Amino acid sequence: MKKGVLMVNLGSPDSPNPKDVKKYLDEFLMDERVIDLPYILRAILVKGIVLNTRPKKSAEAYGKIWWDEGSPLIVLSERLQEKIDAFTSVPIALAMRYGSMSIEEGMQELHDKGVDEVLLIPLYPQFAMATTETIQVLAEEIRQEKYPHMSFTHMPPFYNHPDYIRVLSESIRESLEGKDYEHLLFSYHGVPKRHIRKSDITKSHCKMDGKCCSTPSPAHEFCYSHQCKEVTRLVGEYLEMEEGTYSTTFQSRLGFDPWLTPYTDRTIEKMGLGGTKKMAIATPAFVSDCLETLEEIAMEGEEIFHEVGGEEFHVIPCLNDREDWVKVLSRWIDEWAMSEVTA
Ligand SMILES: C=CC1=C(C)c2cc3[nH]c(cc4nc(cc5[nH]c(cc1n2)c(C)c5CCC(=O)O)C(CCC(=O)O)=C4C)c(C)c3C=C
Ligand SMILES: [Fe+2]
Ligand SMILES: [Fe+2]
Repeated sequence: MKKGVLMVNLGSPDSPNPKDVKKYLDEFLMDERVIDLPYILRAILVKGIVLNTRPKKSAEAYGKIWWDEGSPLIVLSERLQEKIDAFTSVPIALAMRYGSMSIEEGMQELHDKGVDEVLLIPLYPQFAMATTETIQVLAEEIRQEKYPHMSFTHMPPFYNHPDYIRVLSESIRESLEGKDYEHLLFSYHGVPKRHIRKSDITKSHCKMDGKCCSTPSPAHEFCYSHQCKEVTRLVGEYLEMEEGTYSTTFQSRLGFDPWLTPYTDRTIEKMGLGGTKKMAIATPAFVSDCLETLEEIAMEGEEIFHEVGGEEFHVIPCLNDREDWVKVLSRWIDEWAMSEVTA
């Protein structure tokens, strides 16, 4: 058996042009684990409404953050892969769940290198139906159909892994060194509350009452809300932050369903109106900077804060291709590659 790794991130459009953005959003939003409506309703909503309006607005946003080399999310994921490649002898393929660089191409690349035992790493610290699960399901479908001789080991979400908490905390410490701030916001990508309930394996734990996420339960293995709050708690503990000087919010809501609260944009506004002059913001649902961090937080978020009297808005970069993060991922991969028994 030859071992290899498939790292998977979300993906981006091929360019910031509305046509490419529309194609990408079509694939993304028609995923039943992202917009979890029955097919007909999803098609009416996505193809009939969202794709007629959203691509233009999204394309403008992508245009503001696009790099000469391409999408920041893709370029940063490639840099991460290249650096890990230099640290480990295990073949590493990089794929995206949507758009170019498909999971199928990634599996073919590993297949061509003779790999038949694959460690699948969704590049998300927390589990969500719309991230980890959709990657695992699609990869498994492709495996069954095209590469039945291959086997997968699924890397679990690493939100509470001490190595991850350490590099994330150190990245925050470094980024804020010498900077003054009154409050540190941990802003995570939101999901509809319904998604959290759907993923509750106990079917009885998740109450969205502000307490369930801190009450021990097997449901937490698949609870995005719990896992986000745990990251905040563990980083706060690691950095010995004072209670009340940091908090969790959720960004990027879409549509009219109730999503996880409190919302990032409203919290930034409230803080500015409440007299906070200097704030910092970290985005630990993303391992690579992307549209949601570079535009929604660093541009829109800062604008909101300044409009309501805020003065300093410090945005902490994602882990991207930081040396300590590369080393941690490489070590996890090597440990798996050296283990004899795989799931
Ligand atoms: C970090 C995890 C993510 C979750 C959970 C997630 C859920 C989710 N997202 C949408 C809709 C959109 N997301 C968009 C961009 C986007 N989303 C994530 C990550 C998560 N999404 C990333 C990393 C990005 C940026 C991609 C990039 O190219 O940089 C977009 C497109 C942009 C826009 O128009 O706002 C949409 C739309 C839903 C409905 C959802 C549901 C659970
Ligand atoms: Fe998203
Ligand atoms: Fe909960």
